[in-house]
Amino acid sequence: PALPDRVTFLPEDVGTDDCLTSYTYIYSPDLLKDQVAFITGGGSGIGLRIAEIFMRHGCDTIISSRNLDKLKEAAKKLSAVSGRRCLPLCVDVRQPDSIAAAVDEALAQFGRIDILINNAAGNFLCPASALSFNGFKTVLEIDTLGTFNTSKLLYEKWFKDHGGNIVNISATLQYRGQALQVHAGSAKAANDAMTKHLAVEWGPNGVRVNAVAPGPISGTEGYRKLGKLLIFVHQYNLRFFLSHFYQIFIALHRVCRV
Ligand SMILES: CC/C=C\C/C=C\C/C=C\C/C=C\C/C=C\C/C=C\C=C\C(=O)SCCNC(=O)CCNC(=O)[C@H](O)C(C)(C)COP(=O)(O)OP(=O)(O)OC[C@H]1O[C@@H](n2cnc3c(N)ncnc32)[C@H](O)[C@@H]1OP(=O)(O)O
Ligand SMILES: NC(=O)C1=CN([C@@H]2O[C@H](COP(=O)(O)OP(=O)(O)OC[C@H]3O[C@@H](n4cnc5c(N)ncnc54)[C@H](OP(=O)(O)O)[C@@H]3O)[C@@H](O)[C@H]2O)C=CC1
Repeated sequence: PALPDRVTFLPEDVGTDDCLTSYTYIYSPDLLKDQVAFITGGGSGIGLRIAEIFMRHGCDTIISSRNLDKLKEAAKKLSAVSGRRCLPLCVDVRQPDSIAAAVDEALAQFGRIDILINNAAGNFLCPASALSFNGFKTVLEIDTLGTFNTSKLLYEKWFKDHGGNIVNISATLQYRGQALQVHAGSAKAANDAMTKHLAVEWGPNGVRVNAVAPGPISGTEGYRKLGKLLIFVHQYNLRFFLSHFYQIFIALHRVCRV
């Protein structure tokens, strides 16, 4: 059957880190004209797509993560499709000094930052019983401490005196307790709480703090496939099979990692 009109307005589903081949504007193309967004993990997956859509609406961006070569390539593509500036900067969100240097550089080049997207994260599938102490800690450090570090530095260096918007990219794993995800779910639950605390404390300074939770079929290729499989399993009520799958996965995890 023909799709309803509103569905045909959705952007095409590009499953790679390429830019969209076409774009239909739902909002005014000038919605973010001359604003500046600092996007952690903006060189791939969801962060890259956020950068692209923002830039197509007139925003300049700073994309930051650990792999500078990947960021430079992404920045070139993003500027080519949008005609806006994109500054790639090397940051490890676990290292406050690297964030501080990037924020200083961004302010020197753009003179302002209006939006922070806390998107950088680390994840892998692992049963709690097989997860090392350092594995759990690493994901908490990237997702939760990384979100706090970046928010605090941007607040101190710009938002406190000028206001701004912080958007934390969350998840849905933590709502019901997804298997193999105790590390990522715990981190995102903490981030959801952090979002509310910071919104209350920084609201009076004109800083809006929100969280959005992508469904499990967005982002990088591997997770998209996994998410589709998961939806299929739930749609056809194959939960019996799923519980056995987890047991098989836990056994397999002893010999190889995912
Ligand atoms: C029929 C069957 C049907 C259905 C489906 C079946 C199953 C579905 C089950 C669950 C599905 C659940 C979810 C999927 C749906 C949606 C996804 C939701 C959220 C998605 C979030 C994301 O996508 S976040 C972004 C993901 N991207 C990245 O992670 C990129 C960046 N990643 C990294 O840099 C690394 O992976 C890192 C996170 C490990 C960090 O790197 P680094 O700092 O270099 O750390 P290391 O030194 O490498 O490692 C630190 C410790 O962590 C341990 N570790 C690392 N990898 C693994 C692994 N794969 N498994 C276990 N442990 C791991 C490592 O050993 C270190 O610990 P030590 O103790 O050894 O020191
Ligand atoms: N994919 C999905 O289905 C879902 C994703 N999410 C969330 O969406 C967000 C984006 O995920 P997705 O696009 O899928 O994954 P990606 O792996 O594509 O993006 C994660 C990004 O974070 C960067 N990053 C990782 N560690 C660090 C670090 N220590 N410091 C700075 N940057 C870092 C990576 O770049 P580099 O390696 O260069 O550092 C990468 O660009 C995450 O917050 C994730 O939890 C939520 C629900 C579902």
